[in-house]
Amino acid sequence: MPGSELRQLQSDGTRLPSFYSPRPEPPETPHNDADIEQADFSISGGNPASASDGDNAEDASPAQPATPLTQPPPASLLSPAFTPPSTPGTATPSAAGPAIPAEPRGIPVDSSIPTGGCGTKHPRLLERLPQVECIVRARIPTTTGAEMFLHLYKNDVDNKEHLAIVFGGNIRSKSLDAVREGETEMDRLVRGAYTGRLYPGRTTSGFPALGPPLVRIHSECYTGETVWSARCDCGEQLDEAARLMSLPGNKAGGIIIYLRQEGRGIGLGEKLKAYNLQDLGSDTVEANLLLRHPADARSYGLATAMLLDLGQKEIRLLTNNPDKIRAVEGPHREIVVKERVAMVPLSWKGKGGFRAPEVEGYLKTKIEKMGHMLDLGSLPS
Ligand SMILES: Nc1nc2c(ncn2[C@@H]2O[C@H](COP(=O)(O)OP(=O)(O)OP(=O)(O)O)[C@@H](O)[C@H]2O)c(=O)[nH]1
Repeated sequence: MPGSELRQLQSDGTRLPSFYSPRPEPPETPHNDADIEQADFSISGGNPASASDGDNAEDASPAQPATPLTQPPPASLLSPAFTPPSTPGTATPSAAGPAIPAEPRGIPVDSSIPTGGCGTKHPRLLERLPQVECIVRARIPTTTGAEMFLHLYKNDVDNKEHLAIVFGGNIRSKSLDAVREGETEMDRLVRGAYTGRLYPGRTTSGFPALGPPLVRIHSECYTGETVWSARCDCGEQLDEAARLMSLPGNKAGGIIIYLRQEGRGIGLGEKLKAYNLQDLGSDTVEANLLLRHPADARSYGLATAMLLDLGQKEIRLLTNNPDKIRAVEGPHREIVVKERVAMVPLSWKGKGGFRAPEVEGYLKTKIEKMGHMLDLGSLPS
């Protein structure tokens, strides 16, 4: 199916497979601060594939930059050697171009001070960061029309295949790109260690620094992401993170670090036991404790190491979880979270989503017992 037809189909929400997370409704006029965030989050009507600019467009996307081929590059990009003296120093301001949708609003974070916006808890951090290596990367066109590059990692602390889902072609893995002894050009192509090509509108020879990317550190949730569970909002969060990272205004790209720590690190079997305890009346924290697990058994050292491998030292983190902010920064603040972008459930914002007593209990426990930075007051009655 041609991309335009697919996107047309995608914009018609009624024709999406029923088990996909509900797409947000068209944007509404913001009314208050919380709504500003909604408004910024709601620009999904645009062509998500157009987010594939920069080197992403080079790599594989058929989408071309909006600049027509006949149009010269902007004056400021021309070397003086090629610029006639009569060329005005400042170009005539062009008419306002097409409105670029704003990126989601972030809240500044400084974890080095107690009032820095990430709670008061101090999660235990690993003393050293794990070693990680990206084994293979491949382009994945998605059902929304956006495109991402899936990076598969191995590491020296477990045997799991942790993943980085990368939006935007200027984010590269150092370990993937490193030349391996004896490999052929075909070997490099097959493991995805290729770079892009020139395209109209490209202005830099290397990969331009476009600011901190949007990052989501996501823990595997088979129930919420694959079998449509309404006990948690994990599937919705994964979809929403991908949507935000694909917005045309999100020039800095995005990374979802997908960690295989199912059930907050206790594994699927134990999580299912916890669900049975929840049906018997426990909340999510009590259920874990009754099974003799910590409330949260996860760690984030792998995420830190993978982000460093992907060349990131400063990020904007999509989360409500204060532990994640401190933990991803690493034992020596190898990474700095510059901003936190809240993940407000879509149904709380009146933007679709779903409601169920189970997910509401899950979110309430996160807020009341785990210090999540969500306002329970905005839960619709
Ligand atoms: N043990 C346990 N794990 C759960 C339960 N519900 C969801 N999970 C797991 O919780 C994890 C989801 O956490 P994340 O999506 O990273 O969210 P978070 O750390 O709570 O914080 P945010 O970044 O704000 O979303 C996944 O591994 C799920 O499998 C539950 O009831 N019990």
